[in-house]
Amino acid sequence: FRSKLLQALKLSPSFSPLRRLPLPPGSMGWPYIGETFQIYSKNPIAFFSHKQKRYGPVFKTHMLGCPCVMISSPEGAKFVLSTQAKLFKPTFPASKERMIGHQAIFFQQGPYHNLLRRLVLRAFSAEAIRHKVAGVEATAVEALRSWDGRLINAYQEMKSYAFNVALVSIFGREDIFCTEELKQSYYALERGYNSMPINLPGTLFHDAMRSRRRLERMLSEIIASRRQRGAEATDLLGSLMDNEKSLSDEQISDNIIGVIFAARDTTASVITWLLKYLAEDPKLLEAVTEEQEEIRRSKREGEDECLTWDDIRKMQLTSRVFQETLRAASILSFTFREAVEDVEYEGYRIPKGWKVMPLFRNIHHSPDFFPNPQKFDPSRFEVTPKPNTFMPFGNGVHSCPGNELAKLEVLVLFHHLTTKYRWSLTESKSGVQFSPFAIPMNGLPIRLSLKA
Ligand code: HEM
Repeated sequence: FRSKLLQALKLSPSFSPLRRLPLPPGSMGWPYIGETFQIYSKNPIAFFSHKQKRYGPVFKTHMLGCPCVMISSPEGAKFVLSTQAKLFKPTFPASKERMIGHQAIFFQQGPYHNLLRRLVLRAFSAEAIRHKVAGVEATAVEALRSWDGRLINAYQEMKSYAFNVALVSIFGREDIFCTEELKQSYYALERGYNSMPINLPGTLFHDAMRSRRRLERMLSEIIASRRQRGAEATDLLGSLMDNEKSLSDEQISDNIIGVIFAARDTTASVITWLLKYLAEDPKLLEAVTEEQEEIRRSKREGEDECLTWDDIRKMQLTSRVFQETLRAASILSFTFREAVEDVEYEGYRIPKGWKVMPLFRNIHHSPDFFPNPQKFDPSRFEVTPKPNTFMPFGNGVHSCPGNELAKLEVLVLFHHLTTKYRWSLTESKSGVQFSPFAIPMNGLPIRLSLKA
């Protein structure tokens, strides 16, 4: 009908009634390279704030070969990620999609995405996660024991902890007969995530793709063994296997690799920031320790010593410290979408094919929503933030299904950490590094040991 109408009006199929609208303000930089250099050579945070001050909450730029519109208002983020999500599809570099697997949840829209989301949420909802407390606690206790008395790179060690928690929540505690091999293959795959996509022997990308095939073979064996025993939806693997649509091994593998990818660096960077913020604020650390000591004192010797879901829910102050860390560090400064057609927003045209980036960090650091935003102040979360102003886990159809697990693994770790261990920062140098998530400089080397 549209093409007939266009013919009748003698308009070209590329005609869009929105053409009359102006593009958002902003500058596109140099031909092709755009402003990529300014964004990546400087601190991207400074770049976004500078642009927002100059042009307001909607502005255009050009980076990595793509024209982009950046949006730094809560309403704009909601428009793109939630209310008009169908007009904006998720978009990733093709090489990343190849490494994670084309059928993983991140890259989907429509019915297949809905199915995956239901299955992933079934495994990671609060209702499912409450049964994972013991598994996460055993992983945390083991990790802390291995760091005792050592100088560690906090970020690297927290990546290892987050990986082990991800395995517990994906496979339960029995299926992982090849943990070490799985780990080595995943780590090799990860080394290629941000490499140049050149698939020639000797390149990081080539090694990563080879490791991915190895990983896929291991996952197929695990799936086959689970199939023999009968899959139950008590963990992610069970949930992906036990559903009316019978996902293929490839679909299951892509989503397992995808979940590890989503779970690992994110949680590790947040824990690393938390270690830093608490070490820099002895009074706050004391208050958190007291909250955790009280939970410990309330337990009887022996069986009751393990943490329960009720204990987790009592960790109110520690939860607020976690929330404030998510806000202050804003480890995901922004996310990417792509306009699937010309879209009108606030009187501007966002052309089809342009990238659209909601800027989480700018919203989290706006004094309009978080007074004195540079101050680390968990008490601000005693009051619920205004709608769409606090989005560390995104918003809408692609928002993070792993938020409950992330919170659980942080709270459990800090329970044991504050009640039994002490840690100190060993570098005076402060600053932020992008890896690609924001992390403290040099991954935050710390010394950790049992309390006397
Ligand atoms: C503190 C740690 C974490 C943070 C800050 C975080 C943040 C986010 C954000 C902002 C998104 C949305 C991205 C977008 O809209 O483009 C997202 C998506 C996602 N996250 Fe997380 N995440 C964390 C931990 C986890 C964990 C532990 C898991 C796994 C259990 C997980 C699994 C996922 C998945 C599968 C998606 C994609 C959902 C979809 O496309 O429908 N995340 N995460």
